[in-house]
Amino acid sequence: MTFVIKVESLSKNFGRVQAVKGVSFSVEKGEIFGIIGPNGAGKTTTLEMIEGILKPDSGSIDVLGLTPNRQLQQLNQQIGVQFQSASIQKKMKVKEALDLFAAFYPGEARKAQLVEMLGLEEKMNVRFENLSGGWKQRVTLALATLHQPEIVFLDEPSMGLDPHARRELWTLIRKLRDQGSTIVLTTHYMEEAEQLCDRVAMIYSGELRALDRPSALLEKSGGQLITFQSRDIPYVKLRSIPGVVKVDKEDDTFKVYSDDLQLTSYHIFTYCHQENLSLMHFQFAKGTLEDLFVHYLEKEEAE
Ligand SMILES: Nc1ncnc2c1ncn2[C@@H]1O[C@H](COP(=O)(O)OP(=O)(O)OP(=O)(O)O)[C@@H](O)[C@H]1O
Repeated sequence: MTFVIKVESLSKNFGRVQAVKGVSFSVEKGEIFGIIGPNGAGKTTTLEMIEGILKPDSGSIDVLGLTPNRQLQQLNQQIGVQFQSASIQKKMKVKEALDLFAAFYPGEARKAQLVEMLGLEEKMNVRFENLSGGWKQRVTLALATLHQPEIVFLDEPSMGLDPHARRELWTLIRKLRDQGSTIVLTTHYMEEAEQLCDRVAMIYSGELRALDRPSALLEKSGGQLITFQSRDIPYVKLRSIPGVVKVDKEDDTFKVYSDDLQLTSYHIFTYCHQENLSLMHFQFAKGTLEDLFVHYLEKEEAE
């Protein structure tokens, strides 16, 4: 297994705020690696230290054999960082932005290839300010990858995009990966992490809480639940049933999270039978990363 990034015991404070606290992980060549967590978790700070923009207070970072904040120039030839849309001149046309960035690199062939892959041809003469959010993301993705970087860094790439544009962006990111780039992105959209990322590092309060494939995280964490509809069962009763970790209720629909599905099901059915209560559409369901995330956060608040 080849690692392109290795981060060890990374920490960063801003005054009294401990933004990142002793985080360690590695990124494998060719994967789409997600850094996930809620607002203020420390995702951007972690990413910017790896990109060499911020200097860590302690810990070490190795990106393609380089130390980012000390060898930034060499690093920048091998990595691509997606700019925020706001940092591109509003009046600049797509073609002009591509030409400007391409002038930094010997990348003419790559420009044509990217224009085709990202479907930019029809927008070449449109000014940046007149592009929709989805198109702006395509252009900034092209600008970040003109020089065929080994690693592409994307900070919240689908922020503000509608679901359709988000899915299109995922397809483009997968294409970039298939062409040989490693992708590191941050997101707070759990669906994005599940659908797009090969592995995720879950960060909050500046600490690494989980690191694995999204599916493995769900399996390990008992991210399984029972769903059913009932008008009769009291919410409080469900909370007290053996194995139950959490109960969500919306109208008549219950979601019961359990660390022992069989035991919990048995007790729910026994209770309904004894009390003569009705229960409909009972089924086992797979939890999402979102559920898992909420579960972690609630556990933390309770401690
Ligand atoms: N330049 C800074 N000066 C002071 N505090 C900062 C600075 N940058 C980040 N922080 C603080 O560090 C913590 C982590 O912020 P960071 O931006 O890394 O989180 P994030 O997970 O990327 O969240 P978001 O999605 O909201 O950007 C937050 O408490 C934030 O307020």
